[in-house]
Amino acid sequence: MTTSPETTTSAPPAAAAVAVRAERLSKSYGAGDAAVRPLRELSLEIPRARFTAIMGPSGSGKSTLMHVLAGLDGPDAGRVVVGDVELTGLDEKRLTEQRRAHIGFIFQAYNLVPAMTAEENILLPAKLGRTRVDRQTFDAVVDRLGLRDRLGHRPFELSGGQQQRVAVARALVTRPAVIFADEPTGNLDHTTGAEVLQLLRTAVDELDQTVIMVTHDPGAAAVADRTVLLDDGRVVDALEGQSAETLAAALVEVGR
Ligand SMILES: Nc1ncnc2c1ncn2[C@@H]1O[C@H](COP(=O)(O)OP(=O)(O)OP(=O)(O)O)[C@@H](O)[C@H]1O
Repeated sequence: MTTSPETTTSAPPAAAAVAVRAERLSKSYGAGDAAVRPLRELSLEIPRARFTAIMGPSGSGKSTLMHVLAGLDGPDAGRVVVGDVELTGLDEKRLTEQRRAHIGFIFQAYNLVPAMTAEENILLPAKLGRTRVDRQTFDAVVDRLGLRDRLGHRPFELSGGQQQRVAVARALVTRPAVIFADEPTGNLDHTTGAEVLQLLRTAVDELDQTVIMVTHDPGAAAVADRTVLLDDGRVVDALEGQSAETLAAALVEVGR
């Protein structure tokens, strides 16, 4: 009996199981000898409702990848699909709508509005996207992040770590389908860093959100379900649910 090719090849994951799909992404800066290529035909699938960490040596393209996946920067070539919408090719207006409706960001430059209080900053994306923030969610996030007594302060009155926590709260309160976090614990003490990771974990486990987090810390990556390793603009490995020690060892290997 002959079998059709469809039954002999393994089926790709169902579209609904993939939150973000990157296909052959390329990006370069500069030209000639000075050209840098942070993304080199990089392809990646981020599963839905799971916590994915991205690690790799400095300069391997992690932040560039996050910006491109989140639709904040365009690739030179390749496609990005978030949910069932291809971001690459959308005009700026539709891209902004997609980001507001489905994506949350926690980036290294916190991008807080200086003239607004912490509370106003946290609620800004919801206001812009005309989405309602559930009071219970707001209270839970603010209390978990220890921001209750800082809500009336402006960013310049907050420490770096407090500003980072405001940025984390801002990304969480609208419950976006996909959260991109670039070093979300980078500026935080161990206890607050652990709270942030726990909030991201809860977002995945209890609210079915998808989290994609860049980190240099194997301990933080160990909280994720899966860690993707980048080197020189490419995916070189993906590890499922590993310990901090295993991830640290894998990272050393990549850096060799
Ligand atoms: N706007 C830019 N203009 C020129 N070069 C850039 C720009 N953004 C990034 N690069 C270069 O692209 C490469 C990848 O940078 P990227 O920030 O994505 O790496 P990374 O893995 O996040 O690094 P790190 O871990 O140090 O934050 C680096 O060599 C960087 O200098």
